[in-house]
Amino acid sequence: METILSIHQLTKFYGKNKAVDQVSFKIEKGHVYGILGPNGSGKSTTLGMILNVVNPSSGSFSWFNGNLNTHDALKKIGAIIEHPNFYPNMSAIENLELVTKIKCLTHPNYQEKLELVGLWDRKNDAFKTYSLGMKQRLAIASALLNNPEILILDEPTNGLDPQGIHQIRAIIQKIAAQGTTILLASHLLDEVEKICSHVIILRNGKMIYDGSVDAMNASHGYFEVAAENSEKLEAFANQNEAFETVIKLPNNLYKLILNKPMEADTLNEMAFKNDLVLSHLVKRKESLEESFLNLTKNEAQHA
Ligand SMILES: Nc1ncnc2c1ncn2[C@@H]1O[C@H](COP(=O)(O)OP(=O)(O)OP(=O)(O)O)[C@@H](O)[C@H]1O
Repeated sequence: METILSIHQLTKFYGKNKAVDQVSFKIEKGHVYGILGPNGSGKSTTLGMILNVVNPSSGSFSWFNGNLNTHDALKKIGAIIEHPNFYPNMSAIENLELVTKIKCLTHPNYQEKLELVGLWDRKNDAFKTYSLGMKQRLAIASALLNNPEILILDEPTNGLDPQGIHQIRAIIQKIAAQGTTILLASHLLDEVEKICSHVIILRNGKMIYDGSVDAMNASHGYFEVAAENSEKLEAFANQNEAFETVIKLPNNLYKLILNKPMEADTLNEMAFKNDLVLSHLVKRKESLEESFLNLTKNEAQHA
């Protein structure tokens, strides 16, 4: 596995405000990473630090296994961390030519980049005639001109309509499928779920999760049960080591949270053997959203 970026205990104070608090994670080649968190959680500040536009207060990071200094590393990175900003009276091609000159790029291949973002047909139209979604797509084409190893995007679908959002997400997936590593910041759980394989969750500047999107929702689920003899049911559930937690709900219902896989018919059979007749038995699994809320809630309790 090739490490593209390694961040160690990165911290940023703005005055007394700790915007980023000892954040550490690694970005491995070929994956799509999301930095997920509500507004103000430190996503943009983290991206700013790794792109050398914000000075860290402490901690460190290294690009490409530390084999390159940051100046050379930046040549292998494509990033969009601000609103797309091009010359309004110039066409897409003219704007990309200018970026190529300014950055002294050698193999820009405008057609490939503009086709990828669906703007080749509009290449000669002035930037000022573009919709917000088209402007964002041109920014992506521009960030790809140096054929980067990693593309970094800050809230890439902000302000776009549903169709524009869908187009941008599809383009990001296409770029990832071509082998480019992606790091995107988003406050939208469903965006991260749809596009990313890995997620780093920030809350108040602190990292509260770093792992695969699938593992975030890797719980075994829970049963919702009831029996005429509630006390007996509660005692039975508390004795059973398959249940991590037993929660009493209104109306004599119990929520039995599993710590290992178990099917409903197994539970029913075990209850029956203990002279318990269940009048209600439903197996449920938390949605990703519930897992996310639980994660952030647990962190709030520990804070
Ligand atoms: N230039 C700055 N000067 C002072 N405080 C700042 C500055 N930039 C960010 N902050 C503060 O740092 C904290 C983290 O902000 P940051 O923009 O990194 O979060 P974010 O998760 O990207 O949120 P958003 O999506 O709203 O930008 C916030 O409390 C914010 O007010």
